[in-house]
Amino acid sequence: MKKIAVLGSTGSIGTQTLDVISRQPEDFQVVGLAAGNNVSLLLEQARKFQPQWVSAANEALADQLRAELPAGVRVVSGEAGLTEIAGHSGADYVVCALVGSLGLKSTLAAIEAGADIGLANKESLVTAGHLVMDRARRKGISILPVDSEHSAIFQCLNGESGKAVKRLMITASGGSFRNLGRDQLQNVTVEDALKHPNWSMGAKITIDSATMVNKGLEVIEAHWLFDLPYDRIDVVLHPESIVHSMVEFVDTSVMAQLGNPDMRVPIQYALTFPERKASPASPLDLLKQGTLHFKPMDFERYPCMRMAYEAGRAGGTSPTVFSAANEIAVARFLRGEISFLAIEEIIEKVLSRHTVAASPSLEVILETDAWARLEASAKQ
Ligand SMILES: NC(=O)C1=CN([C@@H]2O[C@H](COP(=O)(O)OP(=O)(O)OC[C@H]3O[C@@H](n4cnc5c(N)ncnc54)[C@H](OP(=O)(O)O)[C@@H]3O)[C@@H](O)[C@H]2O)C=CC1
Ligand SMILES: CC(=O)[C@@H](O)[C@H](O)COP(=O)(O)O
Ligand SMILES: [Mn+2]
Repeated sequence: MKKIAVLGSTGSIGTQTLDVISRQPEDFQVVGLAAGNNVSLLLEQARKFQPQWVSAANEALADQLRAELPAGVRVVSGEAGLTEIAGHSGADYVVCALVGSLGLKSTLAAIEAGADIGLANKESLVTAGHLVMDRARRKGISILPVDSEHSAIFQCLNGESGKAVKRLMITASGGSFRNLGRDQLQNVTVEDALKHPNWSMGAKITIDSATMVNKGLEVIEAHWLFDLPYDRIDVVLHPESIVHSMVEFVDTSVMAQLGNPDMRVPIQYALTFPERKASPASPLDLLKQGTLHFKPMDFERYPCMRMAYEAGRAGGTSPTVFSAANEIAVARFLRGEISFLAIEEIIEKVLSRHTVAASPSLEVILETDAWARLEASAKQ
């Protein structure tokens, strides 16, 4: 039985993780749940799964939980609460489903504690991939991809080494505005941006999908997870989100992983690997599906894709700036403070003001993250 902690349990990935777990009670014991502000859902989850550790965004919310939960439950809060649950709840497997670079310290704490990780929180790999992968390697723990594209690549690779791989092809839906040209993006609304064509996800990643920042983050995530240079990681537009990604091998064979868009499949595979179990997802019927489409990435239409490759290739603190500036810009867009197109303008401006530091320590990454957030918060 795996002892599991879920960080970000009230979010899109967190709730689907608990759904997967609840269907296999004999295989999993939930020992920790961590969330932010949604204490009513967190309380419901805590009553159902009875973890020994629970964390909320702040002490006031933690007090609400303490009043409702049995005295034996350790209720903690804030960033320290997240790292405590990751590192001290006794979990041997931690699902990192927090959103943003907030997830970094708890990912590192889980590694330090020797827990395997189901990683959804791509921003922690983007901002500090060298530290995360190096520490995971030294501790001998596994980082299992939850992100659908990386799960697909992981499944296609099936243990084959980098030498056998010619390139990865990460698929991209094109996001909520894929049928609009750049000249039609001027006045698009938050409401429309949140309508992803194929997936139901948290707000931040849905906006990232519309700007193509999500795919940029995923290219950098793939670079770290699969140890491949950027010129062997391509992105292909695929509007149906049925092929979740592909690997081309040196002998010209191409392996692809297909399925209806349902995150419970990659989440479950990360939890049960190397076993496969039956899933509640609806089976893919390719005969009904009929046709699948593929187009080359359009770097003019999606400038964030270009910026992501540039940031990834520049390395060092550059991906930290790309990701942190984007987080602030997306939050501002969601609050109605800036336009959709201002997101990419802010990222570009903050990147242009940054002097890249090579091989940054954790302290330098955190300082750079704070700097980029401040810069991205400045009035347009
Ligand atoms: N959703 C999806 O299908 C996919 C998501 N991902 C990645 O997974 C990660 C999670 O995404 P998603 O589930 O969509 O995000 P959501 O916004 O749906 O969920 C985020 C979770 O993080 C918690 N959280 C936010 N801020 C804090 C905080 N300050 N302290 C503690 N907890 C906090 C939220 O808690 P609360 O709500 O209680 O405030 C919530 O549980 C992201 O990195 C995303 O890119 C990757 C592939 C697919
Ligand atoms: C489900 C998932 O993994 C998301 O990252 C998804 O891929 C977003 O879709 P696009 O970024 O391709 O629009
Ligand atoms: Mn993805």
